[in-house]
Amino acid sequence: MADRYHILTLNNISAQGLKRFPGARYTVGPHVSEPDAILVRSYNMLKMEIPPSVKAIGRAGAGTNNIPVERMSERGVPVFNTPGANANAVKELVVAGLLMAARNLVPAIRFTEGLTGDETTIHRLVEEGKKQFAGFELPGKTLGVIGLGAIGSLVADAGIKLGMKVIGYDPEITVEAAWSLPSQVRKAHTLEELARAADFVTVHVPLLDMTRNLVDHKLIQKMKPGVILLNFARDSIVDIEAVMAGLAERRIKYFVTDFPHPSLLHHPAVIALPHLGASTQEAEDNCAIMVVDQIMDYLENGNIVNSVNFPTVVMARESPYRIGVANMNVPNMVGQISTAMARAGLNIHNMVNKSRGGTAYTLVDLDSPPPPQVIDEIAAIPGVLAVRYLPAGDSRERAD
Ligand SMILES: NC(=O)C1=CN([C@@H]2O[C@H](COP(=O)(O)OP(=O)(O)OC[C@H]3O[C@@H](n4cnc5c(N)ncnc54)[C@H](O)[C@@H]3O)[C@@H](O)[C@H]2O)C=CC1
Ligand SMILES: O=C(O)CCC(=O)C(=O)O
Repeated sequence: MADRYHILTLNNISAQGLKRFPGARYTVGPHVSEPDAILVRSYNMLKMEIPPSVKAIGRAGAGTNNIPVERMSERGVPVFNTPGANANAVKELVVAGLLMAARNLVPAIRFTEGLTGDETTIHRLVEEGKKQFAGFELPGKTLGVIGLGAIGSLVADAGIKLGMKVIGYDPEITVEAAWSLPSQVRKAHTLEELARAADFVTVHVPLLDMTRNLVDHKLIQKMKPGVILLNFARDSIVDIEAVMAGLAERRIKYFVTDFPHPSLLHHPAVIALPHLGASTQEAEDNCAIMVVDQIMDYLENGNIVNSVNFPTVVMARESPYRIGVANMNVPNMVGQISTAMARAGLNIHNMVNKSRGGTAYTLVDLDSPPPPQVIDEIAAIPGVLAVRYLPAGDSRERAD
């Protein structure tokens, strides 16, 4: 139970989100000590000492590869993200990437910026020079989309609307994403099938052990000569050495990336952006609003929505006396938790228990306030990772 919640921000989080924390109950900022929760965007938390006071981490965005998710699971701390909240922003930048590459816009702009002379001279240089930047149009070209989640499915849809053929690969596509895909999107059964078919290959998978170097030398060698490769997902998903080799032999015409790498920074066929995918006012507001609401609901009610390491657990309040327990997903946890409550004479009003992988989460509403020793008893059960008493706003007393 907290009288006042403390929220540490590790990056700039949109004020549209932060202002949702009621000032009377929340202290929020970059210098907060003993935080109950941390809000983050791309700040690298992997080597950070995370204070024991932390009960939740909220990523205002999609990727959680900058957060020690496994370490947090072991501590019973859910990590939240905001699926889809910045997907449109990334999709628009991918469309810009397709056009920048197809129309040679970056070298063309560099050329124009280098011109000097009077109006007549510039006119002549423009008309003489433009032929070197002649490009091609998108309709009829094939766009290969690797990963058809929130972003990939919007990119696929945009490709179809631009008149492109679209081939997509995602062996774990969700039913929701599959429904949102235009029927014209062709399913690739393997990455190689997609690589062989596509004039553009764009990557939209999370960075996981399994996706590290997903686009490697072998896959690039299967791509069409002159392919345009786009990476708006994460740097390590695409093997940079392999890209350099692909650029050197001109198999890759352009590499468009949101993750600049020192060895490719000034390469004429690399269009590098400073991780701009989600940098729109709209996306920043959407992500912040979503993550703040999720964190508040978890801190105050124990509900879990959009966690990457915990099951979704939402229970409407029917009693003001609630306990939330994070535990290892092993047999007889619910039995031991409810026995501890019964021993203290507590009647369970409502209860939900769900698991995800090695982690489980239990919410229990009681008919009367729990004595503090029950919380301690539950915390001492082997396999219990974290326990919180979550009384409703005006019921913060415990039975002693
Ligand atoms: N450049 C930027 O600013 C941004 C980058 N991102 C990156 O984009 C990634 C994707 O974002 P969302 O689409 O929102 O996530 P999402 O979770 O909605 O979609 C990811 C999709 O990738 C699929 N997938 C996973 N492993 C795969 C594999 N080996 N092969 C093919 N598909 C695979 C999943 O099944 C899922 O459908 C994020 O994890 C993040 O790293 C996200 C937002 C902004
Ligand atoms: O917050 C940002 O600007 C980065 C967004 C991002 O990469 C993500 O949501 O995965």
